[in-house]
Amino acid sequence: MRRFTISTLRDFGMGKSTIEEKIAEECVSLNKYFASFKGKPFESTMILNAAVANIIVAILLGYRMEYDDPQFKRLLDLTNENIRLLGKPMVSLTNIFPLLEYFPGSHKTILKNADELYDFIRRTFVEYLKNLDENDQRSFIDVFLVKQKEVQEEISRVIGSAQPMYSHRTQMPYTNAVIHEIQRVADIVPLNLGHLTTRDVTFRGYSIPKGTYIIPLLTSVLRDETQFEKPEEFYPNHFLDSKGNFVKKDAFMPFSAGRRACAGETLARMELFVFFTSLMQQFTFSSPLGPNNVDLTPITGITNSPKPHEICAVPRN
Ligand code: HEM
Repeated sequence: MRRFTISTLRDFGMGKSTIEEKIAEECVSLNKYFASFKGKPFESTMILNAAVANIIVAILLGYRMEYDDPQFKRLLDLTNENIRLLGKPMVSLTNIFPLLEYFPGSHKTILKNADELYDFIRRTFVEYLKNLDENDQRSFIDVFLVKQKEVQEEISRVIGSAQPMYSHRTQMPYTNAVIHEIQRVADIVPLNLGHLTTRDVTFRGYSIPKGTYIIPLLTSVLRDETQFEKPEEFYPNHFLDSKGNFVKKDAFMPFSAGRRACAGETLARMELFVFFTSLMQQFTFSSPLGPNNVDLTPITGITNSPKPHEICAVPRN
């Protein structure tokens, strides 16, 4: 499934200019939406979530959704609530002791929300199946359905009834360093995803048996004082040399590392660069509370996300 996902994302332009065009189109809508507030304070988190989600929506469904589309908002709310709840202790406990599933708690809400999300996905798939044209594979879902169809045909045959442009970044070392530093400080996936050792391992003198549940703390690397001069500060120079050239850091691993690292890294990097640079090109940002009163304490679930807040985006022209 991972291989299918990555190769199909590539077919739909991940890491190439085709997807960059989609990101740039989304930027135009995002800029227009920000401009519509005419410099007055507004809550930006959901809109930014929607813009990022729209890229994957465009890949999956072949079209984008409007930021105030009630169905889109509902899907984003459900996803955000689940991301927040996944970090609750009761959810971790239920993963360890499945019998707790029968007791009340956040895990029940997660399952209810997931049902609603899956229901939307199922309905959308059925709709796409009706209109599927194998010669015009517009979206990820179409490709998936064609693959699924091929698999089904094979089963029948064999078994029968028995189943602003990313390339600019090389010329913009500072912007690139700022974006890296934002990701380092934001520390979006602090605990990474859980992993399991597939064999006995000896690591720095510790023996870890096969089948041990591992939580590879990304926070510890992103805030490592041996790797970053001022780990607790926002300091873009972490990614610049004395001549102002961009420097890569091995400890910069917000997407994790190894064979199961984030499958969307290339896409996410492109989105971050194109959205960020484009917004900065169009607007000057400020907080209605003043620069010293901004609360940067995150809401911690399985991810760190910003608390609800308002910003002012004042058009530069
Ligand atoms: C700034 C944005 C993002 C960050 C910081 C991020 C971070 C991560 C991290 C830390 C993991 C866990 C890796 C591990 O288990 O070692 C992960 C997994 C994953 N991410 Fe992302 N991600 C981002 C955006 C995206 C996007 C846009 C997509 C979709 C295209 C995506 C798709 C995935 C998938 C499919 C996995 C599971 C990979 C696997 O288990 O094999 N991510 N991500």
